[in-house]
Amino acid sequence: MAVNVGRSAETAVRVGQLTRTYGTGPQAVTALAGVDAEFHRGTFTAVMGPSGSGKSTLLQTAAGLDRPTSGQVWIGAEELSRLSETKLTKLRRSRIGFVFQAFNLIGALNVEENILLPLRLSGVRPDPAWLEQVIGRVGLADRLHHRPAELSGGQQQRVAIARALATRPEVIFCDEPTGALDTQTASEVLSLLRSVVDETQQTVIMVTHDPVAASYADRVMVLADGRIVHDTPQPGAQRIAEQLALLGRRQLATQGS
Ligand SMILES: Nc1ncnc2c1ncn2[C@@H]1O[C@H](COP(=O)(O)OP(=O)(O)OP(=O)(O)O)[C@@H](O)[C@H]1O
Repeated sequence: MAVNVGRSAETAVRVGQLTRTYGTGPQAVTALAGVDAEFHRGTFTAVMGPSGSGKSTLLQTAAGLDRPTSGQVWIGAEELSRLSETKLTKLRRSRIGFVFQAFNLIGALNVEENILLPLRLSGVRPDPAWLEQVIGRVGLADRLHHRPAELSGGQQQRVAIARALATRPEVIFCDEPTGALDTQTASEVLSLLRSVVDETQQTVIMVTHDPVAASYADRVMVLADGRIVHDTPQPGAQRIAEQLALLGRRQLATQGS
C-alpha cells in the first residue's frame, strides 16, 4: 500500500490502522480491528458485510462523527485526530455530506430550508448557481415550499441528498440510503448518487446490505469482524451476492465449531 497517502491530491479519504472498541474489560466490543483504506476523488465505494461487521462504525469514524480508539483518518490532507472539536465540526459542515436511511429532515422546515440548513449552520453564503444545479438534479424545483411530511420517501431522500450536496462537499457518506425505499425509488436515488460522482467528481462512500445497490458503485469493500475481507472493483450484483453468501456460511461454520 502507498505510504504517502493522505497527502495525495487524488485521495479524498484515507483511514490508517483504524480501530474502534466500545466499552472496556470483558464487555469490550471491537467494532474495527485495524482498517486501512483509501478512497480516491470521484469514486463510488459500497461498504458491505454481515450485521455487526463494523460498517456503520467505519463510516462514522471516517466521517469524523465518532473518534476512533486508535489510528488515523484523513479528509484530503487534514488528519482528524489533530483537530479540536470546533475545527472538526467546521470541517464536517463544510467538506463532508451525510445521507442516512431515515432521511433525518427537519419536519418544521420546508424543502428549501432543509437544503439550506448546513450552509446556515456553517455561516456560508449559498452559491445560487450551485444550488440551482443541485435542486434541478434532484428534481425538486417544484417542491421547494413543501414540508417533508408532504413528500414521498424517495422525494425525502432526494431532499436529504440535496442537503448533503449544498455545501459542495468533497465526500458524501451514506448509511443505507435506500434501506427505507422501494426498488424503483431506490434505483432513482442510486442513479442520483452515481451522477454526483460522474458529473462533479465528488466521492461517495455508501454502506449497504443490498447487492443491487452496491452494483452502482465502482468498488465493493466487504467487512467481517471489523476487518476488510474483500476489496474489489465492482463485480456485479450476482457476484456480490455470492461473496456475501459465502461469507455468511463461513461465519456460521466458525460459530458452530
Ligand atoms: N455505541 C455502541 N456501544 C457498544 N457497542 C457498539 C456500539 N455501536 C456499535 N457497537 C458494536 O460494534 C459492532 C459493529 O457495529 P456496527 O454498527 O458498526 O456494525 P454494522 O456492520 O454497521 O451492523 P448493521 O449492518 O447491523 O448495521 C457490533 O458488534 C455492535 O454491537
